[in-house]
Amino acid sequence: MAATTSSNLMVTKPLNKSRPLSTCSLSWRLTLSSPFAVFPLCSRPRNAKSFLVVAMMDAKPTVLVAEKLGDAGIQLLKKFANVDCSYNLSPEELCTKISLCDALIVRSGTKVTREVFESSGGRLKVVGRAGVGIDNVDLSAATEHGCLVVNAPTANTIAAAEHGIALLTAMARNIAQADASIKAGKWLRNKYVGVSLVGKILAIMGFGKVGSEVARRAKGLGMQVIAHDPYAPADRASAIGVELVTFDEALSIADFISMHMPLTPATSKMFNDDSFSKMKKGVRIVNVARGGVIDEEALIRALDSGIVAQAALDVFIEEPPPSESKLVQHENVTVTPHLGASTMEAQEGVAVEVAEAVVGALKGELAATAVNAPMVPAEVLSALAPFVALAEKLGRLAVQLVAGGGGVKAVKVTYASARGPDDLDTRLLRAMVTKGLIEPISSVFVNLVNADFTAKQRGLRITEERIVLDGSPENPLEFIQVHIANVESKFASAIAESGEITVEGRVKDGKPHLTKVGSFRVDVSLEGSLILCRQVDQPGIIGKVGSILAGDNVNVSFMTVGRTAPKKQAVMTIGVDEEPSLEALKKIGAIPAIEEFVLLKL
Ligand SMILES: NC(=O)c1ccc[n+]([C@@H]2O[C@H](COP(=O)([O-])OP(=O)(O)OC[C@H]3O[C@@H](n4cnc5c(N)ncnc54)[C@H](O)[C@@H]3O)[C@@H](O)[C@H]2O)c1
Ligand SMILES: O=C(O)[C@H](O)COP(=O)(O)O
Repeated sequence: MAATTSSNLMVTKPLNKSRPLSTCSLSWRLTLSSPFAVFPLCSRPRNAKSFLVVAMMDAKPTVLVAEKLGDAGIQLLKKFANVDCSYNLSPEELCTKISLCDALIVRSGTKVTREVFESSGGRLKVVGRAGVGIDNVDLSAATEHGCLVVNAPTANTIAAAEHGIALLTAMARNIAQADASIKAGKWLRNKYVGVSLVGKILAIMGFGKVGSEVARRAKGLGMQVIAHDPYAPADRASAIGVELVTFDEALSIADFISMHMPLTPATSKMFNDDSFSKMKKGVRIVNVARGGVIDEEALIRALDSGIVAQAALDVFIEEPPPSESKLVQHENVTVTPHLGASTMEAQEGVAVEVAEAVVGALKGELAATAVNAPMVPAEVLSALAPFVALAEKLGRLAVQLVAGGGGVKAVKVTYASARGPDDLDTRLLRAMVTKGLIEPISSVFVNLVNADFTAKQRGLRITEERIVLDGSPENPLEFIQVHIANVESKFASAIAESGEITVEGRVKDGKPHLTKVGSFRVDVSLEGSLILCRQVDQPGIIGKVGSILAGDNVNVSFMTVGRTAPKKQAVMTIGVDEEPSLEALKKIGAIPAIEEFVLLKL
């Protein structure tokens, strides 16, 4: 990562070489009204300038709703955005439309592939999944494109659990088959003798939101419930009288098995020939999770061999399944067309849940239901807000101090806090430092979603260090330092004794301040632009610089001097509201006592 000279202005006096002075580059940014406007959760379009024009002509973002969404959600979206409800789009049509959309809302029926993100040309800021499962969204591609993915994780839990119980009971009593037969003019009382649930062992595979609600209900039916979930806390299970067991144990003792885990590479086809062979003969299977967790061919074999007596399936590897599907047509299989979340109540609930998350994300707020970004609780966010701004500005300053050539490869961020290490979530701060480091020297737009990915892609290693301070942990942080190793600096005084470019900042009166540059203590509010000068400490310098800037009509917001000792070297920091002209900067550089200086844009 090579620093360019276009983002700042620098003169190094000891070399006494006249270097070309370049003007600062403009940074394009969509300014939003939220306190996190400094960190909008959007990716910058490649042609950011033209986007800005579009944004000014039509301030409302556009949300594409690609699958049926509850009306309450649509109404909520319409208050904030232009809403395009286009259902049943082909993959090609979706890719074409997406370049005109800021947000996309889907259910499980739309595949949001890498091509979709690539086709968006950087405009797509958020994908909202009106439901839980996000296996139809390419999360890696979303993250790489800086696109936030949010879901609606809670509103359909009960609906899915109720559907699981409905399938369980319907299967045990052959409801679907008996219904079909009677409608076909038959009266088969002996054929459809069922099995009782009371006293039977039900294994819940995946003891999350839906799994635990199914467990509660099954206990009400008098079943003995066990569960397998490598990540579920045992106390949550024991609180509702459920024993957590191993995968093999669950398979070997269960009379009924109900799937409730997400579809991931680890759970894909986890119910296969091997696992069916470990099951109790005559076991009954319910799946309202995802078709892909079962190897469907293996299930057909297990049904045919009698290992599995019955299966009730709401979900399939391919949806809709082919009409000739042997599994769907199997007489011991009951099927529904992915109806788990399809109640009036759940659909209104997910619609509102996802619409709120999408609108919030478009406003630049951090979403509580983010799937590919850290979820930072609201109270933590408000406490960290001033440090969020500080972190970005320190990154921005530090990278502008790098002399071009070698590139920035290793950055260390130090957090000094009286809080215990577990009580300080630094992911947001690290992302902001990364944003500050990368944006001034590239065309990439960095946000919380893509910060770590972007840093890694650019070969930038960011490590973090904690200094645990004594004292009251009331403030989340005392100071933040950003250190860049193995680089030269345009402002030699920014190199600390460690040999690294070092800048330190604190929050004072709610505002970010720069408090150290290299080994020099300074104290300036981080706003506008900043001139750093190293000089031999002597009377009159402040006045000379001040009058040059005044002559250039540049308003000085502050001036401080940090020195090693009287009459020795000092670093003067000058905050300026306007950018000085090249002539003014040249005049400052020509003051004999000034050894080096740099203009930094915040
Ligand atoms: N059919 C429908 O319409 C419908 C509706 C809602 C949810 N779902 C699906 O149900 C599933 C569960 O949803 P949820 O809201 O309860 O999610 P959740 O995240 O609350 O629960 C999933 C649980 O699965 C566990 N898990 C992960 N890997 C596992 C593994 N290898 N073995 C066992 N457990 C594992 C997790 O620890 C977690 O506790 C998801 O697949 C979701 O997409 C389907
Ligand atoms: O994961 C989910 O939330 C369910 O499978 C519901 O999917 P749907 O929104 O397509 O009904």
